[in-house]
Amino acid sequence: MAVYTDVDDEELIGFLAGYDLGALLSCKGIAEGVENSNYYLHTSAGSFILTLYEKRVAEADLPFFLGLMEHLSAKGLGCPQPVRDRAGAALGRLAGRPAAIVTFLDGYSIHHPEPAHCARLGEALAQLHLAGADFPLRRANALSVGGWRPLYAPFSARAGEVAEDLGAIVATELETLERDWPRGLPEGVIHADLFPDNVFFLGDRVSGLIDFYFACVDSLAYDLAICLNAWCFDAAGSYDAEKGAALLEAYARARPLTAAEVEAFPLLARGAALRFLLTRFVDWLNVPPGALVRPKDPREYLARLRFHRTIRSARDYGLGA
Ligand SMILES: Nc1ncnc2c1ncn2[C@@H]1O[C@H](COP(=O)(O)OP(=O)(O)O)[C@@H](O)[C@H]1O
Ligand SMILES: N[C@@H](CCOP(=O)(O)O)C(=O)O
Repeated sequence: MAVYTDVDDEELIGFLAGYDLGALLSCKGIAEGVENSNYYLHTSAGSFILTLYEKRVAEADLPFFLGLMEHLSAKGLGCPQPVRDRAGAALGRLAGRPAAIVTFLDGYSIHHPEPAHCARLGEALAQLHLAGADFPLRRANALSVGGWRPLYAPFSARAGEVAEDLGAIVATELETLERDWPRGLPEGVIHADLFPDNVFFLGDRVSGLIDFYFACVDSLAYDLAICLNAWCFDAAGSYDAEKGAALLEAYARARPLTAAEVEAFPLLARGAALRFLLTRFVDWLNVPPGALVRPKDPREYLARLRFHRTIRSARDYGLGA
């Protein structure tokens, strides 16, 4: 996370007075992350995370995100549990922003995942998809194919500031993906941002998943394609087939892929790379002055996109062989 909104001590104490969380012991801003303002919160009742929701999170979507975390926790999945205030509300207001407190999860994220971590991730992602199957709320994916052009268009003239050929590649990709985007695949709740920083490990097991603020209902295989992009490339931007196979095989053992999902996978992977390239590109150009945030490099996803453009079939990723 990051910190865009500062919280005044008195306001925080007033906010906490609505909860059964005892006395405030400390509250520190978290530099990691991009989307929201987050704080480590310690009270006499324990450790929590305080989140103030920022620009890309629509207030109307918060019941979906908070309800989903409650649903998944109740099914035994390791994820933060929203803390309800004395009136039973999981969502409040602090420093002029919608705000929530969730439970703190033990574990650490793996910066350089090995194939074994990718396999554990594949299992965890399939478990999330299975556990989300009966979640009753719906939220469309605002950052699916229809959202990419409106996100990019206002900044397209500045594409050359990031890479000489960025503008040409994005124009071609938007055209291709808007025309050929796979439809009718099995759908359900997806995390949509399950990057290594959002998966906690304890030893060699996954201890929890965090950051559900892009979660939505979309093609399940698209979530897998996002994970392939985020976990299975090395620092130089080359695809690691061993990690890819570990992820895909572990996922498919827990939730077998349909023939249509396998066939669609190359386009889904390409779309996932474009989605993160575009959000990173826009964030790169628009760092709010004074914000505690490290914008992520869009060029990492340009490299992935270049790779996906060379792929001819799902077999090239190790699928459907
Ligand atoms: N429930 C939690 N338990 C422990 N640490 C957490 C929890 N939620 C967030 N964090 C910490 O905050 C950081 C940023 O959280 P994240 O949800 O990824 O932010 P953002 O939505 O802004 O990207 C994480 O990398 C992690 O260190
Ligand atoms: N995962 C996205 C950025 C969103 O940040 P997160 O900390 O919420 O994962 C990216 O890497 O572009």
